[in-house]
Order: sequence, then C-alpha cells, then structure tokens
Amino acid sequence: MRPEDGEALGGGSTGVVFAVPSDEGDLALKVFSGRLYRRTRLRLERELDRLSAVDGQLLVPGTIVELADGRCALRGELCTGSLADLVTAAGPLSTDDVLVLGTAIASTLATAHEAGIVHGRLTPSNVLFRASGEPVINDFERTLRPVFVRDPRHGRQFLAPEGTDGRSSDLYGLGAVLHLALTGEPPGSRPLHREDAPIDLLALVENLLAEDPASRPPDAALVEEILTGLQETRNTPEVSTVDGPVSVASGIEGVPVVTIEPAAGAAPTPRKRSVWPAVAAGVAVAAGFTTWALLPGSGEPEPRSLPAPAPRSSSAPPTSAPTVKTVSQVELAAPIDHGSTVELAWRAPDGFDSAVVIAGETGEPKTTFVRRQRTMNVAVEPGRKYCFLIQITDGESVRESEPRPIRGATCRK
Ligand SMILES: Nc1ncnc2c1ncn2[C@@H]1O[C@H](COP(=O)(O)OP(=O)(O)OP(=O)(O)O)[C@@H](O)[C@H]1O
Repeated sequence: MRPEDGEALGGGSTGVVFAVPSDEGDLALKVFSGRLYRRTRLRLERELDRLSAVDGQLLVPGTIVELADGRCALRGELCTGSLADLVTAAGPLSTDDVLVLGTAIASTLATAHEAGIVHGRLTPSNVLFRASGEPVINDFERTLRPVFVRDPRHGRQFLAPEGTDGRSSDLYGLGAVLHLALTGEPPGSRPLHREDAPIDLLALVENLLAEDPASRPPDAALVEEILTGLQETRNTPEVSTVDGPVSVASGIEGVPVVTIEPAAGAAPTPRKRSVWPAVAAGVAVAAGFTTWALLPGSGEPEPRSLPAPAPRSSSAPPTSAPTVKTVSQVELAAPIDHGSTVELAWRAPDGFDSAVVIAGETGEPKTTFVRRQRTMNVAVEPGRKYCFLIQITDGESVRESEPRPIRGATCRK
C-alpha cells in the first residue's frame, strides 16, 4: 500500500496521516517520518498492547504495518477530524457540547491514569471525533516522542508548565482543550469569560489550568464527576429560587461575633467597612446556627434552591440591620475539594467587594474579606464537612450567593 493512494490529512511530529481506502472501509495511516529501529518497534508494539487493554475512549492505532517503500506506518481507525479543525471551521462549541466533550475526555483520562498511563500532550489536534460524533483521544503512545522530536514550541499553549510526565499535566491539557472549545482561543491570552456558560464550568477550567499542579483538581475522576453533575443540572428543569430579602437577623442577639480577617493589604474603604462587619456577623450567625446551617451527617443531597426566607423573630434587631439578598449576581461555583484545601471561585459584578463565609461542622463560621478577588484557596480539615457562601457589597447593599457544601454537608437557610 502506498500512502499516495490516500488523502493526506495532516502532519505531526511522527509523520503524516493519510485517509486510505481499504476493503474494511476507510482507515487512517500514519506514516512515520523516519526509520523505526527494531528495538523502538518492539517497545511501540508493547505500548500499543497496553493501550489497547485500556477500556476508554482512546483512539488506539491498530497495528504497525510496512509500506512498499520500506517505511513503517500505524494503521487504525479513521476519524472525521479534530477539535482543532472543528473550532477553526465553526468557532467555539455550545456549552452543552463542551460539557459532553469534557466529560468524555475526563472519563478517558481517569481510566488511563488508573492503568498507569499518562498522555502528557493532550492538545485540540489530539482530540478527534468519530463519525458518530463521539470524541476520542489520539496519540497516547509516548514511545515515538523522543524518536521523532518536534519543535518544542508546537502546541506549547496547551502543555502544562511543569512538563508532560505527571497525571496533572493531563488535567492541564484538559483545561486547555476546554478553554479552546469554550472561547475559540488557547489559554493565556485573556481571562476566561463566556456569558452563557455556567460559572461552575468556567471555574473548573480555570482550576484545571492552575500553574501549580497541586492546585489543580486531584484527579480526572473528580473532574468527570463535576462535569457529569453540571450536565445533569442543565438537563433538570429549573426550580424556583429565592430572590428577595432574607433575614439574617433572627437570633443575632447574644451570639458571639465571628472573627473577621481582612485580606492583607486589601482593606475595604471606610464606606464599605461600615457595611461588612454587621453583615458578616449576621451571616456568621446564620451560617452556624440560624439562617443557613451546616447539618453534618444528614446525608441529604444539596438542596437545589433555597427554602423560603425565615420570618423575622421578635428578637430581630432594628430595621437598620443590613438586608442580605440572594441574587443571581453572585454565584459560587461548586467547591473543588483537595483534601486539606478547597478551591472556591465565584462570579460577581465589577465594583463589588467579596467576603467568604466558611462554616464547618464545629466551631464558629469564619468570614474572610478578599475584596476584588474572585477565587480563594481555603484551608480545611480533611474528612470534615463544610459549607461556603460568598457575600458581596458595593458599600451600600449586600448580596450573597447560595451556600455550597462539600463532603455531603447539607447547607440551608
Ligand atoms: N485517526 C485519524 N483520523 C482522522 N484524522 C486524523 C487521525 N489521526 C490524525 N489525524 C489528523 O492528522 C493530523 C496530524 O495528526 P498527528 O497525530 O500526526 O499530529 P498532531 O496531533 O497534529 O501533532 P503531534 O502528534 O505532533 O502532537 C491531526 O491534527 C488530525 O487532524
């Protein structure tokens, strides 16, 4: 068989890929750009065996074949194109498609990682689509990388800063691929922004792209779980949400005031200072005891909406007490649990300062001012349940997000 009999689809570090007709239908033929020595070939065969044993959406090139001119090639399944081609031709994907794509890739990575296999160079040109539309990951085999060396700048925007060996380099690659799918651009050029995408998805992608591998999600299985959850949420009909005043007042009296820790070098302006402490105290009360509470061990699923606001009790403070609204303007993404730390990310309008309220199973809730930050890494005790909530203020009014749990905690108002 001569590669010239087929149509060239593209070239990479290892060679040129052709679509070739065969009795079994069209196939992909990757013709190596150089000679394959016997030892390399044996190693490649062993690697292909290992890859074919992995039960996931890996595109495993079937077999090594020899061409009439003596060159070697990999013959395998032909796909319709790559994510890179698709985005170039049609622009960013819909949010739903990004979720499906991300879930499929995360699932494949989880399976591969469990089998001890790391891709290390997950780029949009290595994400291919079958005729059915199903995404698959290509180019898992690593044996040939040091043999056919590519320009180190190739695909660099998609590669993890620390290198290509660890599992977390694949998580970075996944983040980079999803960044392109969401925005049409590789990461790095601008802050990730897409109005119609759920904040949880944007926060997850940002987290996957963390410079420090230890700050990324701990494993691909968790990423798959988060993305699956996001898909389910989008497929579930909306339930009503509270968008009115929520009392934070009842029970304030007699309850100790929480610790307030202004972010270093980021003290709110005096005008804002007059709002925050009161509200923080109110929410802290709510977080631990009255208005929204952590109910450890209940095992109930996280409520999808907030129950009706608590009625003001007779012990409510004067009407000058700040009113806190739960509005869509401040949205906390699902926290990403790293064991001893938790990554929080939220969306809030420009010009608002933020405070993070952390309620644990024991002890008083804690409020930390983070001013214009929209992400925070929170230290937590491994194994304990927590709820988190974000408050924002422009100095006059205060709004808060819905609370978000980790480890099966139930947070409610
Ligand atoms: N099995 C396949 N079916 C359809 N198209 C393919 C297949 N394999 C590769 N291609 C196309 O050929 C191009 C070159 O693929 P190849 O794997 O050689 O290089 P790359 O992925 O672009 O770069 P590198 O392997 O150096 O990271 C891909 O971008 C893709 O568009």
